[in-house]
Amino acid sequence: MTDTHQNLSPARLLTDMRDAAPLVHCITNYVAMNIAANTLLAAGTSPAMVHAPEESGEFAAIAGALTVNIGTLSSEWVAGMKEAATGASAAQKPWVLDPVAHFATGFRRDAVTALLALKPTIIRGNASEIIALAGGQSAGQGVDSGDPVEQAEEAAKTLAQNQKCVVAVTGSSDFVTDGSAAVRIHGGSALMPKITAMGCSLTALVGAFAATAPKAPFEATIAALACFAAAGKMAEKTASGPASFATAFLDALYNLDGAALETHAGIEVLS
Ligand SMILES: Nc1ncnc2c1ncn2[C@@H]1O[C@H](COP(=O)(O)OP(=O)(O)O)[C@@H](O)[C@H]1O
Ligand SMILES: Cc1ncsc1CCOP(=O)(O)O
Ligand SMILES: [Mg+2]
Repeated sequence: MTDTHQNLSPARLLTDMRDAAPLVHCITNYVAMNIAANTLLAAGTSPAMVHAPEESGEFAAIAGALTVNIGTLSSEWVAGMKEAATGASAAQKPWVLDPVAHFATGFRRDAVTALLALKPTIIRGNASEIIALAGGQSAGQGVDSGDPVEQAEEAAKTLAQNQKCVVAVTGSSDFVTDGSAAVRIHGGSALMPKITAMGCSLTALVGAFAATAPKAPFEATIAALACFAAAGKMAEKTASGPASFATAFLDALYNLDGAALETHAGIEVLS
């Protein structure tokens, strides 16, 4: 980060996010609902899981940001997602798309095509999801990635340019681009993909930072990913497996401060 961007540094945005504690409207899957809500609470913000089409558009307008995750879809949920994305856009609130396993079935492909047309501010996915979203051939199997992040970097840039949005690809290291600027984020733990819904929870946290800095979605995304990178690294120190890691991770997120972010999350500016 340059000096002029100091007020958008991950440490500063973390403080701002906790001070503002924005309401984050999450439409996420059945698997992720609990861990994603606990992740946002531990980080210092306020989640609400609201997916009914009768209310999701109205709710999106009063929240600071919306996150939409297609992990466990039904026709009714898709209707709720479209209402919410439309409501968020009309109220000029940022919204984040997590295209879980969108390449797996026609139903998912159609849903994600409709959601892309509603112009997400940020897309966050694993490497296989981002490669496929840009039109490439991915090796993904269901919700888990089969591709390295490096292989998705060009796809992410193309997608960001075509969609005019920020794209984050996550994995053993993360890549974030707005189509021109790009950074890699280093940290985290190999235990993170051993716990379900870590990516979904990260998407929810991206929403919290987007609500904090709605005019700076690139920096907001970096801040959220840096928090996960740092908390993952810290949690690994005491964990003996996925279960203890999950507990330690929430505690690390809760106790995270600017100094720990500096020490444990590496941000490599590429362009
Ligand atoms: N091998 C790994 N080493 C370090 N961090 C990882 C690893 N795999 C995933 N992560 C981290 O786990 C979080 C979820 O990412 P990912 O597993 O790519 O998402 P998803 O669960 O949607 O597939 C991100 O913060 C990412 O950086
Ligand atoms: C296992 C599973 N099945 C449908 S959604 C879901 C959770 C996926 O979570 P993540 O994308 O964070 O790994
Ligand atoms: Mg995922």
